[in-house]
This record gives sequence, C-alpha cells and structure tokens, in this order.
Amino acid sequence: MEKPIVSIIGTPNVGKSTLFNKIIGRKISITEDTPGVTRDRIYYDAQWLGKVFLLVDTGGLDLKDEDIFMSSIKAQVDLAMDMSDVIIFLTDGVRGVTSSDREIATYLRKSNKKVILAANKFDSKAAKENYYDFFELGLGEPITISSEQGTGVGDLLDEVIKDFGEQPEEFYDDSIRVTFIGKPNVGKSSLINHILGEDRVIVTDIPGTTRDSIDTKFKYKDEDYTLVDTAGLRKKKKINEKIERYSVIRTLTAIERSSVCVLVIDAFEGVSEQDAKIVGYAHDNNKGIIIAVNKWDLIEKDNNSIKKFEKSIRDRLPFINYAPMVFVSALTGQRIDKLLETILIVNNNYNHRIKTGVLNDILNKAVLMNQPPSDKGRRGKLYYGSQVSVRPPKFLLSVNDKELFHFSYIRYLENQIRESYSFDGVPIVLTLKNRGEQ
Ligand SMILES: Nc1nc2c(ncn2[C@@H]2O[C@H](COP(=O)(O)OP(=O)(O)OP(=O)(O)O)[C@@H](O)[C@H]2O)c(=O)[nH]1
Ligand SMILES: Nc1nc2c(ncn2[C@@H]2O[C@H](COP(=O)(O)OP(=O)(O)OP(=O)(O)O)[C@@H](O)[C@H]2O)c(=O)[nH]1
Repeated sequence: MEKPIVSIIGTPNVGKSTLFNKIIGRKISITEDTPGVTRDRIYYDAQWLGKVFLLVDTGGLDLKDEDIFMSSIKAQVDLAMDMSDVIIFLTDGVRGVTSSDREIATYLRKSNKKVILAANKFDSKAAKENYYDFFELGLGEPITISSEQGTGVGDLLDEVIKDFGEQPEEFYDDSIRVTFIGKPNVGKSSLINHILGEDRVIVTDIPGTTRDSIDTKFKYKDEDYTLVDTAGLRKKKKINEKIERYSVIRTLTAIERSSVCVLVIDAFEGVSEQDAKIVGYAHDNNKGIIIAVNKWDLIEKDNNSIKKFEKSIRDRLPFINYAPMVFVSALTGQRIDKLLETILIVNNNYNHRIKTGVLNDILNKAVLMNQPPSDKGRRGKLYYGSQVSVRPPKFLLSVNDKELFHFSYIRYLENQIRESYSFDGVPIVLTLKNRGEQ
C-alpha cells in the first residue's frame, strides 16, 4: 500500500508554494539547474492528526502566452489527477474567480478524484467580498484560508484526511534510507540486488529500466535500512515526456527523503555531467554521500589503478571531497561488504554529535594555531561554538563580526573539526552569528 498523495493545483500566484510550505512546516526550494525540473516541485512527507500523506506541488507555471498557459495548466491538472488521491484546488480570494479557474473547475468536475476547493488570502478584506463568487465553480463550499497566517489550513487538512482510514504501520517507517543514484545502466539495481542477495529489482541492459524509485527493506547489523533504487536521469532534451518528468521528480524526492546517497559510477565510463548534477543535488540537500565505482571487474588493473581512478573522479567532483569512494563489482560481489560497512559508518557520522566542551577545545586550539583574519586593525574573534543539529551536523559559531571570517577561514575550521572527528561522507554546515544576534 502506498501513502496517499495530495496535490495542490492552481493558477500562478495564488499561493501554492506558501500553502505547501505551511503544511510541511518548513521552506523548501529546488535549485535552478536541477536537471529537468526548473519549475516542478517535489513531494514531501506530511502528517495531520496522525494521518500520513505525500504532498505534491505539481509546479508553478508562469507562462505569458495564453494558449501555452492553458495547456500547461491542463497538463498540471492531468498530472495531479493521474497521481493523486486528493486534489486541493487553490484559488486567490483577492483576485476572485478568473476564467482560468472556471476552466480548471470544469475539468476537475469530470475527475473521479476527491477535489477540495480552497480560497486563499482570506486575511485580506478584499477576499471576503469575493466569497460567494467561488460557489459558481460548482465544487461546493470553498474552504477559506490564509496560507500566510495559517488560518483555515487546519480545516482544509481535516477535509483532506477525512477518508484516509486506518494506515499501516509501515507508513511510520524510521529505517535509514539509502538511495542509489547515478546514470542509467551503471548498475544501481544490480548492486542493490547483490546486497539483498536476491533479484528483487529488475536488471536489464536497457538503460532506464528503473522507471520509479523502488524501496526495499533490509536489516544489517541490527539496523533497519530501506534501499531505494532510482531511475537514472537522462539528458535534459529527453525529459519532456510526462513519464520521464515523473521519474526525475521521484528521484529528487528520493534523495530528499534519504540520509545517505550512494552515487554509482560506471568505472568504464567515468564521471558524466549527469553524475555531477545529481550528486550535486544530494550535496545541496546536505545528504551523506558515498561514491561507488562499479563494474570494477571490467578494468584492467595495475598497482596504481585505484589511485589513478580516485584522482580523476575527485577532480570531476571537487565539491564532495568528503565522500568516501569504494571500488565494487555487482557482478563478482567484490567489496560489496565494504560498501555496506561504509554506508553504516556514513550514517553514524550523519548522526554524530560532538559535545560542546570537546568542540570548544577543538575551536580554541584551531584559533591558537591560526588566528582569524583581521581587517583595518580589527581582528576576528571566535567566542564559542555549539552543534545545533545532526542529520547533517550543523554548528553555530558565535563571533564578534561575521564579515571578518572569510570562506577560507571557515573552511579551515571545518577541517579542524574533521581532524578530530572524521565525519567521513558527511557535509558539515558551519553558520556564524555575531554575539548577541538571535
Ligand atoms: N495576503 C496573502 N498573500 C498571500 C497568501 N499566500 C500567498 N500570498 C502571496 O501571494 C504571492 C504568491 O505566492 P506563492 O506561494 O509564490 O504562489 P504560487 O501559487 O506558488 O505561485 P507560482 O509558483 O507562480 O505558481 C506571494 O506574494 C505571497 O506572499 C495569503 O494567505 N495571504
Ligand atoms: N561487468 C559488470 N556489469 C555490470 C555490473 N553491474 C551491473 N552490470 C551490468 O550493467 C547493466 C545495467 O545494470 P542495472 O543494474 O540495470 O543498471 P541501473 O543503473 O539500475 O540502470 P537503470 O535502471 O537504467 O537506471 C546490466 O547489464 C548489468 O548486468 C558489474 O559490476 N560488472
């Protein structure tokens, strides 16, 4: 059984992202150069009154051309109708009912999915005057909300979950999610199958067999893992098809939901542009990262092979120099246990917390060895630091003046922290605040 999917649709600027962030309880965004997904948004785990669902924002569309505009809205509605169990049709109370709203409503009334009409921006007086107009959409009484302030959002969610019924235990899963990413045909499915010891994921040599991310449960050294296979991302040009866009969204979502990502590279082909992009997404989202160089059996080796390979791969992926590299073969099983062991270590690092006393010893020593920079006679001072979170480890450093701490000095501090505790495979986030600042 899959978690119910709830999507928010509506014309541009009605407040879809605002509502989305309100329900999720945090701000999320996608970087501009994510492959194939400039406007699409991701789906996220959400909960209301103990009911679990995936919330999708099928994408904001800011097209100028009327025709393209309507056909894109149609595509968005189609997508929502295809994939979701509940559709929230969001309208703008201040703007009132528009002709696009009417068209969408006509379309939605034909759908057999549950549709909830919500009218947003009801914190404003102008919206209240438009209230009765929304009945003409023929979708029942509108639920009036303010996504910005949160009023009415609870009522909306009550309506969303009303028919969900009992949900299985597995929805509340707290296993460690490990997602295998990489181009088509590099051997992601084969690696997972080898780890599981059986063919649970389909392997073929036709690139792109894995259309969707597939989750498999797995126990290793008393920890529960979920291994997630993802579809390899194709070149941008080919991402136009609907199905292709789904798989991109699913892959990115799988990354966001995981703790550790294993970038699988084909030893024979080396690092491609797509590899760099996809692992860049994992890095931007502060995930634990491991590089698995697969098909190692195909490489003619000498004493220096690993070193040479490692260098050429690191040169292509300098932004993840913290990621350990394992040379494996899904075919022969070579070093698959090392890969597993590495996953375990990286996950532990991802959850590691340094005691405040120990952290400050490290920082004091670092400052003694190499003083913070100064500018116009003013020297940077580092007062103290604390680790504010795990998954990933985030540190907050209190200083006299953030401006004085250049990137290179922060990098130096990061390295000092890494010297005392390796944090292998894990990005470290260092944030500075001026003393007294909230
Ligand atoms: N007054 C008021 N303004 C809101 C509310 N919700 C969103 N807005 C504003 O409406 C504008 C559009 O909000 P977004 O959440 O970006 O709208 P969107 O539907 O995701 O827009 P696209 O991505 O272009 O489709 C922003 O300026 C928000 O600040 C609300 O509840 N009340
Ligand atoms: N020689 C060799 N071949 C491998 C190895 N791992 C996978 N292959 C082969 O590579 C092909 C692709 O493997 P898959 O596991 O389907 O690759 P994938 O990355 O899941 O591919 P997509 O589903 O398209 O994203 C198959 O023919 C595998 O048999 C390996 O370690 N050595």
